[in-house]
Amino acid sequence: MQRGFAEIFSGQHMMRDGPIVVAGAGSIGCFVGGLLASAGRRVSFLARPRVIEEVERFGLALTSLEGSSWHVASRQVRLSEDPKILTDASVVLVTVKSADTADIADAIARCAPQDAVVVSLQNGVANAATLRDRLPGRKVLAAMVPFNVIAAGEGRFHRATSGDVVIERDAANHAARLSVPGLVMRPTDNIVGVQWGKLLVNLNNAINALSGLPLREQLGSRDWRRLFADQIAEGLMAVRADGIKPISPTPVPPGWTAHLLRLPDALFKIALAPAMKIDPQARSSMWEDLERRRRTEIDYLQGVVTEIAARRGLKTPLSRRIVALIRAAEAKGEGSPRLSVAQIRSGVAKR
Ligand SMILES: NC(=O)C1=CN([C@@H]2O[C@H](COP(=O)(O)OP(=O)(O)OC[C@H]3O[C@@H](n4cnc5c(N)ncnc54)[C@H](OP(=O)(O)O)[C@@H]3O)[C@@H](O)[C@H]2O)C=CC1
Ligand SMILES: CC(C)(CO)C(=O)C(=O)O
Repeated sequence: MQRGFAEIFSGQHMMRDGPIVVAGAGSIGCFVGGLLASAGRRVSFLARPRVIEEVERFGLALTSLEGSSWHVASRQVRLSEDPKILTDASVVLVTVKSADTADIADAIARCAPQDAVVVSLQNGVANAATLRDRLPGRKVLAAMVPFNVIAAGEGRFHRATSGDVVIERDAANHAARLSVPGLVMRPTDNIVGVQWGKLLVNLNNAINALSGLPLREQLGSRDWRRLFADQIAEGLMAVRADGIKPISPTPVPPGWTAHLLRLPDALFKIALAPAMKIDPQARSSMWEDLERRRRTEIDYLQGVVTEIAARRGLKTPLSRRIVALIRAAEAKGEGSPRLSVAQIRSGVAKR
C-alpha cells in the first residue's frame, strides 16, 4: 500500500484517505465544507480569490436557524484558486452554479484522481448527467440540498431554512461518510424523483428574485403564493407529461403543494408553519445572483419546464414569462427588478 493512501474498506468499495475538495466554494460549498472541516475532516476549497481572501481573513463562522454555531479557523481548510488542489481528492463536492458544471467537470477530469467520488450538491436535474458525460468511468453521485444558505460577508454563512441533504445511495455509504454534526445526508434510491421535486420548489427562486422580497415575507402573502402555486401547476403538468414522478422535499406531496399555497393566510400558517421554518433574511440563490450581477440558473429551472412543454405541445405561459423577465433583469444588471405580482402576471392569462 502507498504511503498516505490508507484505504478504508466499506462494502465492496474502497476510499482513499485524501481530502474532501469543495469545487466552487460559495454559499453552499463554504457551509457544507465548513461543517465537514469543523468535524475534523480534511477539507480543501477550490474557490475564487475573493472567497479565499474572505476565509483567510475571517475563517468561517457558520450558524443555523436552529441556533447552532460553528467556527472554523482558516488554517483548518486548504484554499486555492488553482484546480491542482483537486490532485489528492478522495471526494469532490461540486457546488458551482449549473452553468459552470461543464467547466468544473473538465477541471476534475484534468486534476482529480480517477477514483475520487464526485458528488453534485446543485439544484436542477441535469448536473449529475453533465458530470457523468464529462467524467467517464468515474463515480458521480447526485444529491439535493434542501436548505438555504445566506452569505453574510466576513466569513459568515447562515443556514436560513432547515432539512437534511438527500444523496444517491451507494455501496460505500457516502451518506454516512459525509454526515457530521449539523449536517445530515440521507441516502435515497430515487434521487431522480427527489431532484424533480426540488425543481418544482425551486420554481419559486425566480419569483423570489423578481420580487426582491425576503422568502418569508413573499410566502406570507397569498397573492405571491398563488403565483407560486400557478407556477408549480405548470411545472407539475410538464413533469408529469414526461412521465416523471417528483418526490417533494417538504412533508407536503407535490400534488398538494399548489392547493396549500392557495389557502388564505391564516389557514396556510396553521397548515404549513410547522414545516416551513424560514429565517426572516432568507432569499433565493437566484435573488443573490441578480444582486451580484451573475448569470442565473433560470435555464435549469423554468427553462426545463418550457423545454418539456415545447416538446410535448403544452402551454406554460407563466414559465415563459418568468424566463423572459429574469433574462431582462440579467441583461439590465441592476439587481432585482422588484416587480409586483401584477407586473409578473401582465400578459399571462390568469388561471
Ligand atoms: N445558496 C443556496 O441557498 C442554495 C443553493 N443551492 C444550489 O447549490 C449550487 C451552488 O449554489 P451557491 O452556493 O448559492 O452558489 P455560489 O455562486 O454562492 O457559489 C459557487 C462559487 O463557485 C465559484 N466558481 C465557479 N466556477 C469556479 C471555478 N472553476 N473555480 C473556482 N470557483 C468557481 C463561483 O464564483 P463566480 O461567482 O465568480 O463564478 C462561486 O463563488 C447551485 O446549483 C444552487 O442552485 C441549493 C440549495 C440552496
Ligand atoms: C431557497 C432554496 C433552499 C429553495 O428554493 C434554494 O434551493 C435556493 O435558494 O436555491
